[in-house]
Amino acid sequence: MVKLSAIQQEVQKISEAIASVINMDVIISDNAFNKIGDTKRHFDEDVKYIKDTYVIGKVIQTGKALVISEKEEGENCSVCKEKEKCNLQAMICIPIKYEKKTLGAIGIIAITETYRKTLLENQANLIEFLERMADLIISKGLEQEATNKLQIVKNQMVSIISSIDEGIIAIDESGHIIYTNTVINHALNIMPEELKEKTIYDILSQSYIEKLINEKVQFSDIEVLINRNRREFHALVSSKPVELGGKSTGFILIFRKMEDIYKVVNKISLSNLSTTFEDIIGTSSEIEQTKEKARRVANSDSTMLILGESGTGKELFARAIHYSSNRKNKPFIAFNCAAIPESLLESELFGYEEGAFTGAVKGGRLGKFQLAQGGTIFLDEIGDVPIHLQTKLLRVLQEKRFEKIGGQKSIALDVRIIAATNKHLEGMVENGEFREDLYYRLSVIPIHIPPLRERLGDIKILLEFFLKQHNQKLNKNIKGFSPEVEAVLLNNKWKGNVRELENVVEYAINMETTSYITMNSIPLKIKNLQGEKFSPKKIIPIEKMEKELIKEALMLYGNSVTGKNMSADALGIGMATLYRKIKKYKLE
Ligand SMILES: Nc1ncnc2c1ncn2[C@@H]1O[C@H](COP(=O)(O)OP(=O)(O)OP(=O)(O)O)[C@@H](O)[C@H]1O
Repeated sequence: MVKLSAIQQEVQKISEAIASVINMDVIISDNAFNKIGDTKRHFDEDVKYIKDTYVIGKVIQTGKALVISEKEEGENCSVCKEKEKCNLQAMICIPIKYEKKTLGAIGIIAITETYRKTLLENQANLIEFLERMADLIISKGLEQEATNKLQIVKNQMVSIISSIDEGIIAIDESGHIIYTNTVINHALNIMPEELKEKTIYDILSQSYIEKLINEKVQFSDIEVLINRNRREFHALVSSKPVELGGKSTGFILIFRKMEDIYKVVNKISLSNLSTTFEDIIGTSSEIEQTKEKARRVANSDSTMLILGESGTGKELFARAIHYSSNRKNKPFIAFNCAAIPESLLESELFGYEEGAFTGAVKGGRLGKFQLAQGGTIFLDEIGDVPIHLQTKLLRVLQEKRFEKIGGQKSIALDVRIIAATNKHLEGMVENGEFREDLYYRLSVIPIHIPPLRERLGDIKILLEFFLKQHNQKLNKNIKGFSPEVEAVLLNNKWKGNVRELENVVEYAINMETTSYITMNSIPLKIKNLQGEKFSPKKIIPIEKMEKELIKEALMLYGNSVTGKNMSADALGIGMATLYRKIKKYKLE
């Protein structure tokens, strides 16, 4: 709502301007009876507050204009107690209105007979003039109201911008800094007043800033490392245009702190795949010893080399080591050196600056080493790293620093390295395919994961584990493996180790239509390996044999009453005996 008291100074000036034009006295009041303009000649003493008995007070109350032509006889003055002190001879007073509301009143007063005459003779013109003045006062009030609102919005914006975690620099279209928030002031160790006299080129002089200002080319998530006043600010910067009526009036630069980005990476990698040694299934002494060794060295920062055939659980071990170490709240980044074309390996590992090579993404890119800062990097298939990159890797391991491709600055590396391979690295060293010095650097702590064929005792427990896991995943309720299947799976030569075994169980659960995994749902590849040859030659106890035969019959004919009847027939026993044995062997 427009408040005239907020523009008292302007109103006073207007009252003086009116008085000098018409050479009469002027008084202006707001609707709370506060005098906001007065030329002070009409009264013997200074009027502080407008009373409702005054002419102007009445106009405010009624919202209607009044013309007093004679003080003595006029009905409006005869009751006034202050009549004696008042020099008024005649008066024109009109309300100041906005949207049908009276916001105040404005009056002109003649204090001599001559002026009285002039006032009355020019009544119509003077009323019109006063109405124009009232409009002027209203427009001043509206202006002030808009300015107040703008100031409030500005204050709110500043409070919001100062409370966010991102650094903000606002620049005009030629690059002059017009605003910086507290994050930036703190990160650059500088007072806001100092920055306001500078241009953005004093902070960032890269080509993307020039392009932004000269060609209005936006950018996003460019990595910057700013060193100022003994402080280092590492962030990703993006630009946003500020437009007015479709025209650019400047830009906002938003800086996201690198440490916050690492935190996000960390959160994502942590929430998804946190692994403990308990997640490594197996009770054989071989796996138990390996787990024990890994547990002991988990907290060390030394480089580790995990050796083992494909699918033995090398990555699982690396994860369990990381999540048992004191780096567990920092990122675990797994990287398969064989899964990326040789030409991209280096940039994937170390990242690159914008324009480092043809095809480089605008703004450059973070490498895996940088994403793993503070945590662990798992370099799988390390044997597939080409020789030239082995040299760079060795230097990084020795110096604990690295540069991005095309980058000038060297970045300190705080990452634990766990490498893994299923290749015979020593043989590769002998053949000159793998650098000997790198091999020794990597294998400070070697860990060998035994293949499944060396720990046959773990197969059964792994089968049960994967059955439960994939039952849950696929929303199935398969109760177990038929004896024939179990024998085939226990005797299989698992070339692909645990991964292959897991895949077979997952496949079988998908295919199986009864409540036990039967030979029908075992992949052909496994069946063919065993084929006709399979016949359990082992002597087993009669009771076990009986249990298995009943189990198989029930699987074949089903658990319904008819199924049980058929099973009893096929087994050559009566129904009562079958029920007794089902209960005895807990087959339901
Ligand atoms: N002991 C284990 N207990 C439970 N799951 C296991 C075990 N070993 C391996 N796995 C599972 O087998 C699969 C393969 O494991 P992982 O990827 O760790 O093997 P890897 O040796 O790193 O394989 P590659 O050499 O192909 O990289 C994963 O799904 C993993 O969870």
